[in-house]
Amino acid sequence: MKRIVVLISGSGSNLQAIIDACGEGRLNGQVVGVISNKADAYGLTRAATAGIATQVLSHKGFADRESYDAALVAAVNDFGADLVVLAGFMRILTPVFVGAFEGRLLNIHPSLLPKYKGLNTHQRALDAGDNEHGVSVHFVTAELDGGPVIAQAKVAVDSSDNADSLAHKVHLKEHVLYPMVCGWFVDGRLQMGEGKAWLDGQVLPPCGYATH
Ligand SMILES: Nc1nc2c(c(=O)[nH]1)N[C@@H](CN(C=O)c1ccc(C(=O)N[C@@H](CCC(=O)O)C(=O)O)cc1)CN2
Ligand SMILES: NCC(=O)N[C@@H]1O[C@H](COP(=O)([O-])[O-])[C@@H](O)[C@H]1O
Repeated sequence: MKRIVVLISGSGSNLQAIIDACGEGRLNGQVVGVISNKADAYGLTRAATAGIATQVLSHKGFADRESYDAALVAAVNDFGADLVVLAGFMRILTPVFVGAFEGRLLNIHPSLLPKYKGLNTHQRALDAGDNEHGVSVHFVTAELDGGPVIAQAKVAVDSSDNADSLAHKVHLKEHVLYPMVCGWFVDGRLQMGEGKAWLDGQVLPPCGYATH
């Protein structure tokens, strides 16, 4: 059973979706550890309720990003991770961390990459007047939100939408997409190579695998 370590900073609804998928046999992995940089992350409660080991590693106690990332690498390795999943983890990672896990390090990002890298994506899509928005799952590289896209899902933007309603629509897609992509990895179907994402031996297009 592949060992999954999930990094969070907040609510952990994507963590919960992955925990549920493992528990229901839809994902052939086991979440063996959850690490948060925020002590008040509700995702820690979700993990504890599921009987999963948790650790809080605040970035505030470190002199710089690199020393924090070195401690985070050690914490992840202590859990013996096969796959490292960023699920609302809100710290930019340095090559110290990325270099340790690249190729088995995933992130979920609330936009249709390459649009809206960074933060505040829902409001940016609204401000731009976009009629569609969505979510991307990608391999993590040193370039922020620039790693090879694996899969995307779209949502319609309605005139009545605000950032919160858009976030809710995106969350619903995330909770299906992320467990699916994690399952591809643990089943050995998904790799990163030559700076691209590969599924079943075929390179994925820049926008990844499109789901509905
Ligand atoms: N090297 C990489 N690190 C991270 C990636 C990545 O692709 N490459 N993805 C992000 C996740 N993310 C968007 O999906 C993201 C997270 C955090 C930030 C950011 O600006 N963080 C600030 C702090 C913000 C806060 O504490 O609220 C910071 O680190 O100074 C941007 C994008 C995870 N890391
Ligand atoms: N830039 C990273 C980022 O914004 N990630 C986003 O944070 C949310 C975490 O929700 P959750 O804690 O309920 O899973 C998710 O919507 C995820 O796409």
